[in-house]
Amino acid sequence: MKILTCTQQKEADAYTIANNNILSINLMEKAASLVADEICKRWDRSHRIIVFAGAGNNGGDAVAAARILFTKNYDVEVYLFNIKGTISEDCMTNIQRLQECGFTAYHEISNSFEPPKLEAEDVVIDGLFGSGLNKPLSGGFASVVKYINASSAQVVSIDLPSGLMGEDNSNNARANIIRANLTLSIQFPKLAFLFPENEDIVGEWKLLHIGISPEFIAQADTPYYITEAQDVSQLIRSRKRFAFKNNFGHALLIAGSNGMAGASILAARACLRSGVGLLTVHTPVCNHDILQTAVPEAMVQNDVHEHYFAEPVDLDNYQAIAIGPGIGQEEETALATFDQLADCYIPAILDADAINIISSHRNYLNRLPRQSILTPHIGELERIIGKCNNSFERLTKAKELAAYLQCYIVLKGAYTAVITPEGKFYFNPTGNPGMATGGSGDVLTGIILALLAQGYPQENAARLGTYIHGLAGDIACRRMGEISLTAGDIIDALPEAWKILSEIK
Ligand SMILES: NC(=O)C1=CN([C@@H]2O[C@H](COP(=O)(O)OP(=O)(O)OC[C@H]3O[C@@H](n4cnc5c(N)ncnc54)[C@H](OP(=O)(O)O)[C@@H]3O)[C@@H](O)[C@H]2O)[C@@H](O)CC1
Ligand SMILES: Nc1ncnc2c1ncn2[C@@H]1O[C@H](COP(=O)(O)OP(=O)(O)O)[C@@H](O)[C@H]1O
Ligand SMILES: [K+]
Repeated sequence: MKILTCTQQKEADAYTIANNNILSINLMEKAASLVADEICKRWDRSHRIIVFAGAGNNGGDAVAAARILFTKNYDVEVYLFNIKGTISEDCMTNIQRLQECGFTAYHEISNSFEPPKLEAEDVVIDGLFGSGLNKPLSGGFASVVKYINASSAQVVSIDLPSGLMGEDNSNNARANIIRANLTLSIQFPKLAFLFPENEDIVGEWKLLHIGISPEFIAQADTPYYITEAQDVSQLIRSRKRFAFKNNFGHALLIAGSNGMAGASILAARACLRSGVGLLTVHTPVCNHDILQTAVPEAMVQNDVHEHYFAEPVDLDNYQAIAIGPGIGQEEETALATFDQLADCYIPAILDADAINIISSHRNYLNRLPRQSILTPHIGELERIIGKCNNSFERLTKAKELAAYLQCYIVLKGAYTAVITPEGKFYFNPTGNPGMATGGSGDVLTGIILALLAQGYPQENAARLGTYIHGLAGDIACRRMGEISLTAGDIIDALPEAWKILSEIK
């Protein structure tokens, strides 16, 4: 699914009106009726509905929703802010329609505003500004926003929480943005919804499909996508009747150190549950027995060192390599890592300590094998690119890094982003907060390693791997709950996740 900018969203509305035989006012009616439906589903008539509308089309949506709720016998009150004395045509039509149905609780504000008392049981519809916001809110609008935010009422924002820019909020004042409980986004998700710092602003978000032209969406150019199940299910390769294990690659996992055998075990088990033909784990001597016991399906190759990775491996027999989980950051390990990567001609994934080692030896950065996949979480990424003030800045810098290294960056978190060397962003929708637990990332490394070894191209391996990892996390969460979820539970849910995804056409 494409994520379009607010400017493109306006173009999409205009294109649909011009080419798809629908009047602008009817597109607004569709949006408003979906907003009203959603409110009716969640709140019954015992709740007062207080509508705050702007003079643009976002306000038009809100006024139309007010009429629909009023005709369904909800107790509705409307405050429309007409500060400049200009109301959009469709908004004006809806004000007239509202009055025509005998609605009297309509207040138009042009200067002074006596705000209504807001109670916890009230539902506020925020239709002040949507995709037409062109600068941060200030003055009277900022005061209205603060007033709504200070109340204990439930807030439903139409399209976007008023005051929030769809993409970059670097120069915005958070206090002047509505904090919604529910955001009903018209047709497209907005990039800003995917940023952790906006969680309390956006609340739960849901898309309302108003019938924007599919041709427009197909030709719209964007670097931002949300991966959907069908996008990745069609990447999954079926197995031939006469398949044998060599068809699915031999993966090499360099992982573990003294006290960190668990990282290698988790990555190895996830790799084996993701279709790899053969797996060799290269690990220090001290981890040999535990690995052989915990993962009997894997072959174990001892490093020369008792406690950590110290000697690179000949890659001749392998189709893909993963390096990093639990390897530590000894200087000898760093040197072995660089030696290993210097001659690496097979697809590679670098995780955890391999990334930390690179960030503390920055002169090696541009020697990483091209097309490698790096899987940092925010902290690991910022050790390379520096501290960022917000997610938009972080994504921008991550894109520059991916282009400079000609590598794929899998920036982990909620909505993990797969960032390609060409500057595309694929956000992953699966996964849950239960996965914020030690070892979850090692599981992801094992999954992507398995896919690389089977010959999946890097971009597909990263996108499919992150999707299935989150899906397994969601299945595990249903079984165990967020609190008890462990990385091992994600592995245990992988078989079901692979089965479910393989069956989606
Ligand atoms: N038929 C359609 O097109 C459909 C549209 N739909 C709906 O329309 C919404 C977009 O509507 P919109 O384009 O009218 O913009 P909207 O967000 O209401 O506000 C723009 C007004 O605000 C003003 N303004 C901007 N920033 C400001 C600031 N900081 N402080 C103060 N003022 C500021 C700006 O004035 P300006 O500064 O440009 O003079 C302009 O007049 C979209 O989100 C969706 O809900 C759906 O119903 C589907 C059908
Ligand atoms: N709130 C969340 N929602 C979705 N996925 C999450 C969430 N928190 C963590 N995850 C996922 O769990 C994994 C955690 O990885 P990482 O931080 O490297 O853990 P570790 O280093 O302990 O293995 C990532 O794939 C991340 O996307
Ligand atoms: K809004």
